[in-house]
Amino acid sequence: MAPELLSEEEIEERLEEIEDWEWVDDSIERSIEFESFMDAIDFINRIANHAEEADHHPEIFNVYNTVELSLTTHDSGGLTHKDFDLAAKIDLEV
Ligand SMILES: C[C@H](O)[C@H](O)[C@H]1CNC2=NC(N)=NC(=O)C2=N1
Repeated sequence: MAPELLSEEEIEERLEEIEDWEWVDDSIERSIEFESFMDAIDFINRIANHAEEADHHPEIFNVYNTVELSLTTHDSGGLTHKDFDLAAKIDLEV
């Protein structure tokens, strides 16, 4: 079953835990710049493991040493706890 959508209030509350993420429409986004392309790719590989574990997959956009991430819960049509739980795990890998 798809997880429940969070209310605007719940979203605001959970955004406080992940300050580097921005709420954009039905998703949360974060952009990160690394020292090198390989650092960016290593980071993507680390977060891929978290994504598989959670069965929740971010949109990942990489150009050279930058990685842009976007999280939403497609099955629910917006933001759920799954997005914020994964964002918090991703932050530990930066
Ligand atoms: C069947 C499978 O569990 C679902 O399709 C999962 C996979 N990964 C997913 N990732 C994201 N970001 N949103 C989803 O709704 C989603 N659903």
